[in-house]
Amino acid sequence: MATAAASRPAAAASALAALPGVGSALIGRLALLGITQPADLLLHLPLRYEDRSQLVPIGSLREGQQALIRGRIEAAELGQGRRRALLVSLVDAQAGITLRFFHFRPPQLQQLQAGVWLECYGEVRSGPFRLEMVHPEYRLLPSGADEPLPQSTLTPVYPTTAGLTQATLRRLIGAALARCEQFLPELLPAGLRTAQQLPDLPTALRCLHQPSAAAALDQRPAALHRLALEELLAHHLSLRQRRRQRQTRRAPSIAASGALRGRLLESLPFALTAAQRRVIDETLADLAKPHPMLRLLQGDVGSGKTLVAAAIALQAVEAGWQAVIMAPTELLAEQHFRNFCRWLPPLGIDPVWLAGRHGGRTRTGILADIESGRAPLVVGTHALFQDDVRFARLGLVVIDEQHRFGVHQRLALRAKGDDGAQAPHQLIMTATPIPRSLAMTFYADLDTSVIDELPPGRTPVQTLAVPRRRKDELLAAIAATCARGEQAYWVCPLIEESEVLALSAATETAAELTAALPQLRIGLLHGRMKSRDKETVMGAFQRRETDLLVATTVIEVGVDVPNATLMVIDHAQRLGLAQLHQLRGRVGRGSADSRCVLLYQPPLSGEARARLAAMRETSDGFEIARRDLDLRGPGELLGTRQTGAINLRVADLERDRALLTRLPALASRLEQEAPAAVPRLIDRWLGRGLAYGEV
Ligand SMILES: Nc1ncnc2c1ncn2[C@@H]1O[C@H](COP(=O)(O)OP(=O)(O)OP(=O)(O)O)[C@@H](O)[C@H]1O
Repeated sequence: MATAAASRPAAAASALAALPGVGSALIGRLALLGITQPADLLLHLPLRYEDRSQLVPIGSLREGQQALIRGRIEAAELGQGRRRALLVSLVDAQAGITLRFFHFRPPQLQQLQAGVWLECYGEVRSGPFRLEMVHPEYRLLPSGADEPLPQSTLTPVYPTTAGLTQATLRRLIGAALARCEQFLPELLPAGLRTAQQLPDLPTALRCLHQPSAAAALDQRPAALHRLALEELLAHHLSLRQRRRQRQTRRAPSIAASGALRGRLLESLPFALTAAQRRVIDETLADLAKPHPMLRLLQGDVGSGKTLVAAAIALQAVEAGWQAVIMAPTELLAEQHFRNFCRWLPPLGIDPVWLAGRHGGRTRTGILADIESGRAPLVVGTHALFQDDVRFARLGLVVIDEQHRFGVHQRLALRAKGDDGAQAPHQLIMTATPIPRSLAMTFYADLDTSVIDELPPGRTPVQTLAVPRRRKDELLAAIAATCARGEQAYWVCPLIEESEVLALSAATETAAELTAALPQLRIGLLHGRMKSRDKETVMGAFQRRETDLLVATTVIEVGVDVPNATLMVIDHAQRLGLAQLHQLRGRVGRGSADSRCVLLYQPPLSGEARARLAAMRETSDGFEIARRDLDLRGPGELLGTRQTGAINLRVADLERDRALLTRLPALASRLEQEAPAAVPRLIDRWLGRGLAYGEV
C-alpha cells in the first residue's frame, strides 16, 4: 500500500504532463490550485461564464454589460486627451461604439484601419460621447459579418493563480474534458442516477465547463447536484468505512458485575431517569465488546451526563481498567473532580485530578500513579493528551466535549489514546445536540446515544427578552431572588471578539451592581483569571458564599449550581442560539422556578430577532438545534466555515442541503450494487491527504 501511495503523485503528475503543452512550470502552478492530476482539472469548476455564443447588436448594448459585438471600423485616430489613446469607431447596421486603447503597438495601428471588420468582447462603459469598450479582446474578421461565431457554448471563467491565464486553463480543461471518460469514469450505477434524476458524469461535466446559454440556465443545477451528491456520498462512505475498520480493531472487553455502579446509584438521593438508564445500558453493551467503542452521547443541558459518565467509568474500574474523564476547561474538570470526590471515595475509589497548574513534585507523583495503574480514575483537561501522561491499563476515555467538534479534531483525539495494539473505548459527551440530518451524514462513523429526558421536578426556565434601556428594572428582581436565598448570574458576552473588552464590561457591571445592590455579595469571573482564582470564585458561588456571579461567557458550559435561579444575559443579540441555550442551561437545574432575561440592544437584525424568539418559545435543545440549522445553515453549524473541518470541493452544504438526508440510503445501495465503486469514489474525492484515514 505504502508504495502505491507514494507512487501516486508521480503517476498523477505524469498524467498531467501527457496533456498537450504541459511542462514542469505549468505543473507547479496547477499544483497551487490543488490540481495534480487530470481528474482535478475536471473538478475545477468555473466561477462564472462569459457569453461569446451570441452577438449583441451595438444599438442594444447597455452600460455594464459584457458582450460580443461585430462591426466595421469607421475611423481610427489617436485621441489627444489627458491620456493619449487610440480611439476606434466601430459601427454595425444600426449604431456605433468607441473602442479605446491606452496601450497599443505599431502593428495594431496598422491593423485597425477604416473598413476592417472586427469582433470584440468586453465590458460596455459610458464614454464622453457614446458607449465605449476599453481594451476589448478582439479579432479581425476577414470574411466580414459572415464569419462563423467563435463558439457555440459559454466561456468559463475559472478561479486561477498568478501566471496561469484563463486561456491556458480553458485549453487544459477542454483537453481533459475530451477524455473525461478516461480521467473521471462514471462510478454511480445508472439505476441509482435515474432514481435521483441526475445526469451521468460526462454530461454533468460538459454542462458545467462548456454549457450552451440555455443549458447554463436549465441543466446546470442538476449537473452541480450530480457532482455534489457524489462528493457528499464519498465523505459519508468514508466514515462508514472508518466505522467498519474500527470494528476490526481490538479493545479490552470490559465486563463486570456492576456492583460498584449499583452502590453509587444507591447512595444518591434520586433515581436515574429512564433515558440515563438506557444510555448506560447501550454503552455497557459496547464496552463488553472486544472492539473499540466510539459513542457520541448527546444530552441536553442539565440532563445528567456527568452521572452517566461516572457510572460507566466505574464499570471500567471494576473490571480492572483505568478510566479518564476529560473536560474542555480546568473549571469543568475541577467540577467533575469535585462530584467524583463526593461519589467515589465511599466506594473505595480515589479519583485523581491532573490540573495544568500542578507542577513539580505533585505532578511527578500523580504521573507516577497514573503510569503504575495506582490511579484508577483520572480527571483533567485535554492536556491529558500530552506525551508525558502514560497509562498502565487505559480502558476508557470519556471526553466531555460540550461543543461540537470537527471530524478532524475527533480523529486526532482518537489517535492519541491508541497504543497501536489496542485502542481504548471512547465516549464523547456533548450538550449541543446535532440535528439528525447532519448527524447521519457527518457523524456516520460514530454510534450515538441520546438522553432525551430531564430529571423530574424541573420546571422550564421562563425566558424574557428585555431591551437594555430597561436594565435597571432588573435590580429589583435580582434583589428579590437573592433575598429568597437563591442565586443569580449576570453574563457579559464578548464584545467584538475581545476578551479584554468583555472583561472591562464585566468589571464595570460588577462595580455598578455592587453600588446599586450593596446588600449582595458579588463575585466576578472572567477568562483572564488564573485557573486557581477562577476555582476560588466558582467555589465561593457553589458554597453560596456569594449571591450574584458576574461573568464573561466562561461559565457557558457545564457549570452546575442548582441553587442559581436567575440568569441575565447582557447583549444577548450578539450570541448564537446554541450559546444562549447553554448559558440559560445554567439555571433551572433545581426544583425552584427559574428565569432567564435576555437583555438586548435594539435595533435587532432579523436573525437576532429570530434567535430571541426561538429562546422564548422552546427550551428543548434538539428543537433549538433544528432552528439553529435553519438560521445559520449546516456549514456554520458544523464549524466548516471557520475551521475547514470538512473540506468540500464542489458541494455546498447550504445549497445541497436537501441531499444530506438521502446519503445513508444511497450509500447502502451503492455498497450493495457496486461495491467496487466505493473505494474508487472515496479515493476520487478524499484521496489527497484529506482522507479520514489513519491520522
Ligand atoms: N436522575 C436524576 N435525578 C435528579 N437529579 C439528577 C439526575 N441526574 C443528574 N441529576 C442532577 O442534575 C444536575 C445536572 O446534572 P449534570 O451536571 O450531570 O448535567 P449535564 O448533563 O452535565 O448538564 P450540562 O450539559 O449543562 O453540563 C446535577 O445537579 C445532577 O446531580
